[in-house]
Amino acid sequence: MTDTLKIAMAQANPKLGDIDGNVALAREFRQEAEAEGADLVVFPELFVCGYPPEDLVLKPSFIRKCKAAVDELAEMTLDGGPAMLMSAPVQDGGKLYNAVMLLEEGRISATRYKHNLPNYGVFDEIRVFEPGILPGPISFKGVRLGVMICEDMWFSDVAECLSETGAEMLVIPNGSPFDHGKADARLNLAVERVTETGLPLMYVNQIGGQDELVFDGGSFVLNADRTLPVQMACWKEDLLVTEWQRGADGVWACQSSDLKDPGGDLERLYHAMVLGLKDYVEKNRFPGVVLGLSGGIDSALSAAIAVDALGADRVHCVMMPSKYTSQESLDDAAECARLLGTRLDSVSIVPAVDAYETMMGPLFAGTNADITEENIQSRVRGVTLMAISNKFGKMVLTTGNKSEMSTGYATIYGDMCGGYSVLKDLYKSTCFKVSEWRNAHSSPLFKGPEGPVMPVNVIIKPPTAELREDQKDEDSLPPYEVLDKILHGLVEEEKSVTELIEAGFELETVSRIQNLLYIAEYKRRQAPPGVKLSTRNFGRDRRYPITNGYRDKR
Ligand SMILES: Nc1ncnc2c1ncn2[C@@H]1O[C@H](COP(=O)(O)OP(=O)(O)OC[C@H]2O[C@@H]([n+]3cccc(C(=O)O)c3)[C@H](O)[C@@H]2O)[C@@H](O)[C@H]1O
Ligand SMILES: Nc1ncnc2c1ncn2[C@@H]1O[C@H](COP(=O)(O)OP(=O)(O)OP(=O)(O)O)[C@@H](O)[C@H]1O
Ligand SMILES: NC(=O)CC[C@H](N)C(=O)O
Repeated sequence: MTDTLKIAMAQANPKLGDIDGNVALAREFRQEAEAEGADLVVFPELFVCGYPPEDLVLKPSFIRKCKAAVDELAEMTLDGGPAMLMSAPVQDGGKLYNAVMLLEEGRISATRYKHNLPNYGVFDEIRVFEPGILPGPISFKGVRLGVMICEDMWFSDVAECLSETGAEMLVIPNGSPFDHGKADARLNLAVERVTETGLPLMYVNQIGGQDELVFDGGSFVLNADRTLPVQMACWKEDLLVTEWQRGADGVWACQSSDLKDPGGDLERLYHAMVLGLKDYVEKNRFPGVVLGLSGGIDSALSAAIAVDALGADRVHCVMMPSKYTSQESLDDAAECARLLGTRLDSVSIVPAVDAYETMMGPLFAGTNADITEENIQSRVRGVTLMAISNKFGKMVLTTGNKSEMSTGYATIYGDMCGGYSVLKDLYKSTCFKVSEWRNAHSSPLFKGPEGPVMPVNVIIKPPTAELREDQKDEDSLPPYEVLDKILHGLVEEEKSVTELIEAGFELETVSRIQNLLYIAEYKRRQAPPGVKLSTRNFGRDRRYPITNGYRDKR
């Protein structure tokens, strides 16, 4: 039995499904941990295959490949270097489990299964995994480690069982995706488990983007006295070797001291979008992104995020003026591209719009110009961007925000066209705040310039789609401060129309917004994915029917 341990926290970024790549990454982390004298390296949840693997785990060959990878990693530990707490899907008795294994001395010396399977919001684990029985501790160098997996920390039962069966510390591999309130929620739950059990706790989370999810890392350690000796940085891969000592009272304490600032709310939102986009582009092997830069705030903010994620040389901006495009928009787009250092091309859509007018003339004879002609402009821009994408390989970045996605204020197959939509879960009023934050701040993790990246005029001028003369967003929608509060009530809080009226909003406005929200469901189902930032993203968090006769009345 030992009274000291060195445990490495591997806050790593696996690529989902790239089992060989993840094994190689584990090897690198372990080598670094070995150089620092670690006894044990703790990896995040399902590290071997990446999290969440979704229905990939239903493929028997995938599970066999995971098993072979775990065997390979176990064999690695024959070299006398650090042991590993490694997570992978495991088939046992015809059932599939979300498992964590201790790999030491060339073998799998212990296996434990996740007991609480999350099955809400973005999580679907009951669909693919069986819940494990309540676990007992794993003995490592004579120390009884209370190992539990992610959601197991969100309830008392597993920690209680581990403590009653002699665990000396709680060690938790996680695949916990970001939302704006998640860091506080995790820490509060960890404090609860420490308070209930009197045991110290190590929380190891992954980082990186996976489709709509982004994992922020932010791994930490809590001592039994509820102090926080270790808080790892968010948004970047890191390995931290922590030193542990058993006290005279038998209680283990982390001796290391390393506290990184997790950042404020706007900072976190911005980082989440940068990392979500970066990993989507890089893990899907795009050389970069192309987007329409209109001189408006949404495309300017999307471009800034793209530059911070990928670097200016991988971001291609295109201004596509029509006869309604103002000189102000042309100037703002040019200044934005200059501040960001990106390429900006100009492709006029006038010839294509005129061609449509000629083509459709006979069929539309006798009708008035309306939304049809407005949408043609948006669709011509979509075709233009897709052509550039096809020719040069860069992915089209879509620029719609959550207010627009909620109300259908975007043209399907027009400005909704593209591969990834970075503002999709950010209400317009927050877009303004995040833009101001980025103009005043930077980070060593950003690849863009340090100073302001968007012209101030882009942030302060009234939003317009410029699809007809003198158009303003507020002609069609309530002011964004009002709209976004109503939407937050309807989407995030599932409030009734009556509750919103009691909160001071007008019946007519709330009913109209509710209707827009419901009838835009078909657009959202066909929209590109985008990074989840809220507790209720339009993706897996909120699954509403398209055909929906329900309308909440006062
Ligand atoms: N339930 C359903 N299932 C399947 N398809 C359905 C459908 N309901 C309508 N549709 C189809 O959708 C069409 C209507 O949708 P769509 O063609 O998009 O047209 P629509 O939603 O009528 O108009 C687009 C709106 O977005 C605004 N916009 C456009 C571009 C940029 C911006 C901006 O500021 O960012 C705003 C524009 O001012 C306008 O208010 C229908 O003609 C029909 O074909
Ligand atoms: N003139 C244009 N040149 C290039 N892209 C354009 C142009 N007009 C629209 N787009 C593309 O279509 C998207 C939606 O258009 P829209 O003008 O409504 O949004 P925005 O200008 O980004 O922001 P805002 O909603 O504040 O005006 C833009 O973000 C942009 O990608
Ligand atoms: N992987 C998991 O079990 C994640 C669920 C957990 N509630 C979280 O978001 O942190």
